[in-house]
Amino acid sequence: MDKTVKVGAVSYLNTKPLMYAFKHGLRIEGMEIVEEYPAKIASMLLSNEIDVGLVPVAIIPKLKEHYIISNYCIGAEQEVASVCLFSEVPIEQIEKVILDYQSKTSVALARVLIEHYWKLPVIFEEAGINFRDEIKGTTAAVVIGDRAFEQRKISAFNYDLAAAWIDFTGLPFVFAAWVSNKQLPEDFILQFNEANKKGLQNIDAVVSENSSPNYDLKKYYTENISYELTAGKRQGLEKFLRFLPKP
Ligand SMILES: C=C(O[C@@H]1C=C(C(=O)O)C=C[C@H]1O)C(=O)O
Repeated sequence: MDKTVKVGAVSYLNTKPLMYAFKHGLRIEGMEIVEEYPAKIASMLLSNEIDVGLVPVAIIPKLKEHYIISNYCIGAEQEVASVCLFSEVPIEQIEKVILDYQSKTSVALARVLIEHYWKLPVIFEEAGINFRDEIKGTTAAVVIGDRAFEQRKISAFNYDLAAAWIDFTGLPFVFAAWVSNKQLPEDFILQFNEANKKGLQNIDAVVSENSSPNYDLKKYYTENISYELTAGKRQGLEKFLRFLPKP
């Protein structure tokens, strides 16, 4: 390959299986990897600092050009466990929802579900860094990723957004997919896909080399997160994108 391919991966536990082969020394010539939280990966792809990223799917409509390059994604066919609306009161009493600054998809999903599924008259607020401390009274928050596992132990109520979407639409959900902002060489895509698959074939090894004090990682990787970008997930993705405001 004649030039580098900059790859942006999500720095959460959910992405470890997809990065396993690279962690264990696999190299694709010219490839460089950065790891960041999802909203940051999104802005890096939009500003062309990276060529491909495991980006929140909610930003796909904002890209001038986009290609979903992989058969693997961060999706769910049932409860996802790490994306929830957390509160101290039952959902119908919530008045304000703070939206995790690390997320692009789940915060958009929360808006869709609150308007069309739960039909709640709440106000939304952008999160500051310590937003989880503000979950009290009738103020709830969407929290994603590894921090959600901790929050599950703290909050009295948690509403799983993947489970709600599936109940609402009958379709699976895709949170993030490997999307490039330009065409990439076919041989890179083939090797990248193979690398993703490697960790999924070695889940026990991925579990043993990571730690999560608040949630069972084997369950997370095999029951909650669903990594294959199936036809059903693509349908769920299309349906979700139709709910988003036009960019
Ligand atoms: C299931 C998750 O999927 C994620 C949620 C994202 C989002 O809300 O923008 C983006 C990437 C994924 O890491 C999670 O982080 O818990």
